Amino acid sequence: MSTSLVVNAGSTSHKLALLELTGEERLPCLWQTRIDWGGAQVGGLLRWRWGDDPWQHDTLSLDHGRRDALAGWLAGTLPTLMERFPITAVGHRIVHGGERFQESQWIGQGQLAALRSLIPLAPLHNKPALDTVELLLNLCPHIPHAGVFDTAFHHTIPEAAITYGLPMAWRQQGIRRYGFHGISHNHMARSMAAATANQDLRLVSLHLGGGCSACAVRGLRCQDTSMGFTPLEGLIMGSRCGSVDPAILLHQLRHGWDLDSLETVLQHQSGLAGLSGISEDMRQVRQAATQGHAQAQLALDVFFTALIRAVGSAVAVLQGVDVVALSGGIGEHDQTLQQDLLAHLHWLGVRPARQAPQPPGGHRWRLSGAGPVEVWVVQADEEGAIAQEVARLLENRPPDNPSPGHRITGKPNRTT
Ligand SMILES: Nc1ncnc2c1ncn2[C@@H]1O[C@H](COP(=O)(O)OP(=O)(O)O)[C@@H](O)[C@H]1O
Ligand SMILES: CC(=O)OP(=O)(O)O
Ligand SMILES: [Mg+2]
Repeated sequence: MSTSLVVNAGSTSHKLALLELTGEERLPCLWQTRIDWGGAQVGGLLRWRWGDDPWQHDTLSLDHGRRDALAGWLAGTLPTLMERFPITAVGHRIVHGGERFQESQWIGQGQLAALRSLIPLAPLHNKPALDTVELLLNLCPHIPHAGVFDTAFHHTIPEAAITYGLPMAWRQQGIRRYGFHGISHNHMARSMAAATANQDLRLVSLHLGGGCSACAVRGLRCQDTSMGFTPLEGLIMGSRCGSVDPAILLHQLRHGWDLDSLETVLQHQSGLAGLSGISEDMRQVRQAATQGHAQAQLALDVFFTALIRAVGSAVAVLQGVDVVALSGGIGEHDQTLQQDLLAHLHWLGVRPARQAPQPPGGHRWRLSGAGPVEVWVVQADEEGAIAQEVARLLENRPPDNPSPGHRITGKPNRTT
């Protein structure tokens, strides 16, 4: 049996899964865990299960911070996991790959410094991801580790769309649009191409989770995206501001704000959290709006306005659209947002569904009626997509410096 342990460090959660590398479109999941860091007062909320067994729940103490909580839990969990299943390789989601890491690759201690230098460009993501890479490199040094990058999918965006209107000297420092959530957008594009049997599909994909981004994809190639040099640009997010006039920062700097306080506001105290004054969690904002909380309602309206602007922009880039697809915690579950979007896109030719969308049974389903432009939900499967990349790496290229005792021979590692 060949397997991949996958780690997806998002801004609000850590998702881990052990997937069997069978070559199927959906890889069998042998074990999975989700840690939600949001409830910091009570601790990290942990859910885990074997295969399709019922979820089990636990809490991680955050007395010594997230990194230590994760380290203690991993040290206790890995031996149990490895007793039951072999781990052939580990795949890590790394959000920012910068100029250097343009595709999935094996990583080890030798790459850590270069990867760590990118932390300031994605502090909410690269930091926890690389902390986990380090922990797992120490806990399983004889297993190959792969980095799978959110930025990789966006390297097909035309130069004009990744270039900011900035002087050459800045652009030569690597300041340009990179784009993120690429693992998810790529998965959505492949999933929708399969669902519609159209390899030249014009897709607007919307990943709406802790972070939110829109992407214009044609024929599986990314043409444009809303996130930029960092995952702060674009749509309104849970706690991130999305696009703002950069002169606002100059204004605040002139009025005594320093770098760290500005970063805290833009990354942690803006978006739904800053607008509503309630929470970065969409469920809580929606609930408050339903109860008449005016700022919560404003947060929802600002979020939605940014979203439809981004859809319009992506449709213009693609010169039309066949499918608008939603994914991520908000995209998959927020039925009010789904219905508002359907209603708003009638001008595009989106038809209402004849009957209420059936409860999601599969991993993708159509929200709109059938027609020239359809709206779909695709369940995010970053873990599955990362495991597929690991399988591809195992098939094509063994790790550069297999550790002593490592059994990779150029074919998927069969440790049983
Ligand atoms: N039923 C729901 N309705 C609305 N929003 C939801 C629902 N379930 C989850 N969400 C939202 O999804 C977001 C988290 O998305 P997710 O993709 O799981 O996180 P991450 O980006 O950390 O991977 C939160 O804002 C959460 O409120
Ligand atoms: C890039 C990004 O914002 O990721 P997430 O939504 O997982 O926080
Ligand atoms: Mg996410």
